[in-house]
Amino acid sequence: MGLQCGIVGLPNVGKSTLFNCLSNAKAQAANFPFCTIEPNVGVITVPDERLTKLTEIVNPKNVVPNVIEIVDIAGLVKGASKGEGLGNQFLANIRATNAILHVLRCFDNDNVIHVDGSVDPIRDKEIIDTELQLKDLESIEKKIQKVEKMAKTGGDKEAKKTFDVLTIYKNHLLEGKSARTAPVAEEDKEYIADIWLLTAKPVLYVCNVDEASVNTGNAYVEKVRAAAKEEGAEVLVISAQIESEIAQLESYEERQMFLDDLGLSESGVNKLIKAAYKLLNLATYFTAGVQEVRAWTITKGFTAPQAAGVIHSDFEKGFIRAEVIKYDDFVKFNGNEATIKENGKLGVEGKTYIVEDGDVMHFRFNV
Ligand SMILES: Nc1ncnc2c1ncn2[C@@H]1O[C@H](COP(=O)(O)OP(=O)(O)OP(=O)(O)O)[C@@H](O)[C@H]1O
Repeated sequence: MGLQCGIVGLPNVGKSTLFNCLSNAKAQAANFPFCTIEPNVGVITVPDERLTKLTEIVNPKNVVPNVIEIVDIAGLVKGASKGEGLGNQFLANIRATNAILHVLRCFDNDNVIHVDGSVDPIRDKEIIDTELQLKDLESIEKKIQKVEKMAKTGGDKEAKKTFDVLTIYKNHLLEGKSARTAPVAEEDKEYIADIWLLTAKPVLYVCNVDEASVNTGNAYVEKVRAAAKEEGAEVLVISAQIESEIAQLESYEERQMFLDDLGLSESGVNKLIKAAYKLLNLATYFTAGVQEVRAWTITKGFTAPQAAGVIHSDFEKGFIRAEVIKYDDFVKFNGNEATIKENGKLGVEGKTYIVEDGDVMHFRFNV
């Protein structure tokens, strides 16, 4: 589906370093603002222990994990909404993403220049938020202009409703808040779907800390946590520097030893990819055959035919039924279909079945 998470943040906060660790594509990482001039896209495998387990059980010829795209979006500075720095180009790149990873500098290091002269993640967050909010206000005002006349003069109910919803967003943004926290009912969000508001996208705040703070956090992280709590957003603590050291290690064992030494259960990059996937609000189902064990990405709430359509549109068109085994049952019975059936754990589902995260699916179809 090509779902994208965009990495944003002020220049020199560690975006490219993180992106390099995440992706095989090498972006430039240097202590120099604006070194990421072109947006960089990397396709990244989503780590999933369930896929590993299914692979162990089935021992297939081929394994295909879920992937997401990560885009390293070039540095934003104050005034970007007015075209400063890389301005509008940056904003257009964010518009194309499905979720935002907002990197905040939470490390002290006199050798790494801060564009605003000091380390202050809350100020940095607000600079970026403000630029995005200003751009959103522009989009909202443009749309308000289009519907205002019809909403006020004619008896056009749709126009009136659109105008009212847009006004809620406008007032919320004027208070310096992001669209994602506007008091708008879920079903009314369709009225802004066509303008792709930047601050309506889900966000994860990524605190980039020094090595010593990676387990404990620090005072900067606490401030970010408090701000994120108000927005109902998640925070992830990571050290881009540690991650780049891990990335340089050749073998899995070496990397594991390095993590053990630091008292870390998992690399920050792994955590970040998992968190990014979660942010996209997706679900995963599996197909498990001897040829291939594969993870498939679907939107939560997809019906069985829609889920089949992710594999091939013919599967959706010619859908007859789906055989479903819950992941835990698949593992419990070691993938033995006969035993699974005997124990009543093989569900035969029709067109209205809503696929659940972790379902192991087999589709019957007719073309
Ligand atoms: N956790 C950290 N601790 C110490 N130094 C770090 C940390 N993370 C990144 N750095 C250093 O900060 C500098 C800037 O990092 P990087 O180039 O990744 O920033 P950027 O946000 O991508 O900047 P730009 O938008 O200008 O490309 C690099 O020298 C990098 O090594």
